[in-house]
Amino acid sequence: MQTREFLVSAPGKVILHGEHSVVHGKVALAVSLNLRTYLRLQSTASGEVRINLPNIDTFLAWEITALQPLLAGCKEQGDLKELDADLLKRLREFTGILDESTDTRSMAVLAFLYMYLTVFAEALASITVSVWSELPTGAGLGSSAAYNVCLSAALLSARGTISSPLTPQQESARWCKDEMELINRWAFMGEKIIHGNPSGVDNAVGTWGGFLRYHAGNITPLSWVPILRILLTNTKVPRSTKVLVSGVKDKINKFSSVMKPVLESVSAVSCTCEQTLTEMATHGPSAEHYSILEELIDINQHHLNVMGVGHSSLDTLCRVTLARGLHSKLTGAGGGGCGITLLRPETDASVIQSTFEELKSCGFDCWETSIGAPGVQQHSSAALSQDVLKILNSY
Ligand SMILES: Nc1ncnc2c1ncn2[C@@H]1O[C@H](COP(=O)(O)OP(=O)(O)O)[C@@H](O)[C@H]1O
Ligand SMILES: C[C@@](O)(CCOP(=O)(O)O)CC(=O)O
Ligand SMILES: [Mg+2]
Repeated sequence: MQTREFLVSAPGKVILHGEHSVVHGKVALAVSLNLRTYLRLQSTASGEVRINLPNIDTFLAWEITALQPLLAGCKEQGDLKELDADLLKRLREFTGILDESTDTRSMAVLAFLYMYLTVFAEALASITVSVWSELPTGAGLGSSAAYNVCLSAALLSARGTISSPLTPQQESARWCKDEMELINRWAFMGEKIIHGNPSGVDNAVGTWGGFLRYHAGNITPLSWVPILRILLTNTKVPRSTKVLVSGVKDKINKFSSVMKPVLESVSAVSCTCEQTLTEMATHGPSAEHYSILEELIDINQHHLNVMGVGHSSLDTLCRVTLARGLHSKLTGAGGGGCGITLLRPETDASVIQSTFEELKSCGFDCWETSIGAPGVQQHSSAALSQDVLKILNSY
C-alpha cells in the first residue's frame, strides 16, 4: 500500500452502433460522455475494507480477517480473460449473493470484493473506497464500466501494481499505455461479474476515452471523427444489461439462421457509419451525409427491436423525435434505459426545445450531451468540484 488517498474518475459512454452485436464479435462504434464516475480510496488502520456507494444507498464493511480465508487456494490472475470461478463461488457463499441475482447492490458488491481480493491477494490492505457517479445507474450509459474502470485504476495504483501518475504540480494525470491496458483488463473482470458476457467495449471507452471502433477486442481510436450533436433521453425504465445480453444469446441459439444475418447487418451499419464519418471529416459534412447517418440509425433501431431489446418507451422516443424530423435509437443494452437522437448542425433551438418538452411530458429526462471526454484519470482534490468532493469526503 503506497498511497494514503487516491482520487480517480472515468467517463460513461454512448454506443452509436453495434450494441449486442459486439458481444458476438461484430463491429461497434462508441464514444465517451461528459458524465463521469468518481472514486476516492483511503488507506486506513481500521483492519476493515469499507465501501460507500451513495448512488445505490449501499454502505458496507468487512473485517480483513474474515475475508482472508476466501483467498485459500486462489490461482494467479494470469491473462485476465476468465474469472476465477472458485473464488467467485466462495464470494457468493460468503456474501449470500445467489448465482441468478442481478440486483444493483449485489452486482456492485461482488465486483468490488472480487477485484479487491484479486488485486490485494498477497496482503489484504485496510481501505475505504467511496464511489459516486453523475451517470444514471443501469440506463445504458456504461455506469458499470465507469465503476469498474475506477475500481481497477484505484486498486491497482494503491497496491503499487501500476504507478500513481499524478505529480504535485498536476491537477489530473493519466497512466502510460501499458498501465492503461492493465486497468482495462481488470475492469473487464468487473464487467464480467456485472454483465455475465461483456464485449469489452464499455470498459475500453471508460479507460481510453474519445471515439473508438471496437471489434473482437481490437480497439481503434477514431480521433478524426467530426463532432456530432447528440440528444440523450433517459426513459427511466429500469433494466439489467446482464438479463438483456443473455436474452439476445437465447434468441441467437433458438433462431441461429434468422439472427446471424441481423448481427451481420448491424456490423455493416457500424462500418457504413464509420465510412460516412470519414467522408465527413475529409470533405466536410453535407446534408447527404446526415441523411445517411439518420437512415442508419433507423435501420439499427429496427434490428435492435428484432433482437428483442426494444421497449415501448423507446418507441415513444423514436415517434416523438421523428415527428420533428429527428432520428433516434436505443443506446447500450436497451429494454428501456437511454436512447440517442442525432441533431444536425443547423437543427433549430426551437425544435430542440419542443422535443425536450414533449419528451419530458412523457416522464423522460432529456439533454443535449457533449461527447469525447478523456478516459480514466487520477486527480488532485483541486481538480474536482466542491460538490463531488463533498460527497466523496463525507464517508
Ligand atoms: N455509481 C455506482 N455505484 C455502485 N454501483 C454501480 C454504480 N454505477 C454502476 N454500478 C453497478 O453497475 C450496475 C449497472 O450496470 P448495467 O446493468 O451494465 O447498466 P449500465 O452499465 O448501462 O449503467 C449496477 O446494478 C451496479 O451494480
Ligand atoms: C449490450 C452491450 O453491447 C452494451 C451494454 O452497455 P450498458 O451496460 O447497457 O451501458 C453489451 C456489451 O457490449 O458488453
Ligand atoms: Mg453496463
